[in-house]
Amino acid sequence: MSDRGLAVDARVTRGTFTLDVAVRVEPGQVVAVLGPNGAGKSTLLSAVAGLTPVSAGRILLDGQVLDDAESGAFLDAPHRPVGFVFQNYRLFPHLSVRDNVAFSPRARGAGRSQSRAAAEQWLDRLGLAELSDRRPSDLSGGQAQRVALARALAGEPTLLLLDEPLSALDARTRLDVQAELRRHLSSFAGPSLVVTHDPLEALLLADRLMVLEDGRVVQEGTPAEVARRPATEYVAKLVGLNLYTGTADGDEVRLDGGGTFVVPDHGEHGAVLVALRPSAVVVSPHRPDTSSVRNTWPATISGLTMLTDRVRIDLDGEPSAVVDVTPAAVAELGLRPGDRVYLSAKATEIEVYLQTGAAARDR
Ligand SMILES: Nc1ncnc2c1ncn2[C@@H]1O[C@H](COP(=O)(O)OP(=O)(O)OP(=O)(O)O)[C@@H](O)[C@H]1O
Repeated sequence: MSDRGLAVDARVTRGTFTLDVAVRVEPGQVVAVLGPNGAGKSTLLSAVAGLTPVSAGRILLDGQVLDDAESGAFLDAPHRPVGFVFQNYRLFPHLSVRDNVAFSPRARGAGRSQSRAAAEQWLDRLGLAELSDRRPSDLSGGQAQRVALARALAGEPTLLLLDEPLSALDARTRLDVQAELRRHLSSFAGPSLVVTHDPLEALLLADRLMVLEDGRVVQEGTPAEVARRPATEYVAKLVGLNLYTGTADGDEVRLDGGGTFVVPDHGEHGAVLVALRPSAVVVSPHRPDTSSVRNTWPATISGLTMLTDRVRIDLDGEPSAVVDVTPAAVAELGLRPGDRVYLSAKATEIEVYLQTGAAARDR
C-alpha cells in the first residue's frame, strides 16, 4: 500500500473520554466524519492538527510521522502542513480579509510581500478579490466561510481539515456554498477530512463516510455502502437517504444511472441532485394502480437488513434504492431477496437540488 495520504491509527485521551480510530484518507479523497454529539469528531481533527497529542499509536501524513506515542516523535501544530477551516471560521477580527488570508503563508515562513501576493491570488481564485480590504465583521456568513477556506488553502497545505464548515450558514446560503465547497474539495490534491452533523452535506461533499460513536468507528465506506447496510440505528437514520444525480427539464429528471422521475416543476433545468427518503417509497408485489403516485418502476430485492423498528430493503433497478418498511409489511408481502417488486414514490416526496457549474461531479 502506498504511504501517500493520511494514516491515523491512534488512541486519543481527553479527560475520561477515549477516541480509538484507524482511518486512511488517500490523496484527493474527501472523508466525512459523522457522529452524534460527543462522539469524538473534533477530538480526531484536533489530534490530526497537532492540538491534542495521541496517547497510543501514530499519525502519518505522506509517510511523515506527525505524532508517534511510542517513539515520542511529535510535529507541533504550526509545523504541520494542514489547512484548518473552523466551525465559526475564527477569522482575526482586527485584520483585513487580505491579511487574514496572508496569515497562513506567513505562518509557514513566507515573507510579507510574498504572503500578500499569495493571499491576493487565492482571494482572486475564490472570487473574493473585491472583499480584500474589508474586516471580518463586514462579511456575510457565506463570504466569511469562503475567506476561511481561502486562508486554509493559502498555506498550500498537504491536508485539509474542515470542522462543520457550513453549520453557521442559513439554509439558502448553505446550498450555494456547499456546491462551491464541493468543487474546491474535488480539485484539492491532498486528503480532506470534513466533520459534519448534516447527512446531506456529507453525501454531497464526501467520497467516503466514517461514522463515530462513543469514540469508536462504527462504520466506514462509500455513502451507498453505508446507506445499504447501516451498522447501527444511528447510522440508519443518518444516511437513510437515496441520492441521485441527473438532468432536470421542468417536471422531469433523467437520472444519470438510468431511470426518470417526475418531480414538482420549480423551473429547474440542468445538472441536479435528487434526494428521496427510504420511508417515502412504497413497495408493492404488483404494479400499483393509483393516479396520485406519479413514479412507478420495477426493481429486484438484493438485501434486507433488520433495524430496530423497520426493515431496510436494498433494491436494484433504474434507479436502485433503499426503502424502509415495517417488519409487518415484509411478512404480509412475503418479501425475499431476489423478488421482483414495484416501487413507487409521489412526485412531491422527491427533492431536487440544482447543482452549479462543475459541482456536478461524477460519483
Ligand atoms: N479539553 C477536553 N478535556 C476533557 N474532555 C474533553 C475535552 N474536549 C472534549 N472532551 C470530551 O471528549 C468527548 C468528545 O468530544 P468531541 O468534541 O471530540 O466530540 P464531537 O463528536 O466533536 O462532538 P460535537 O458534535 O458535540 O462537537 C466529549 O465527551 C467531551 O466532553
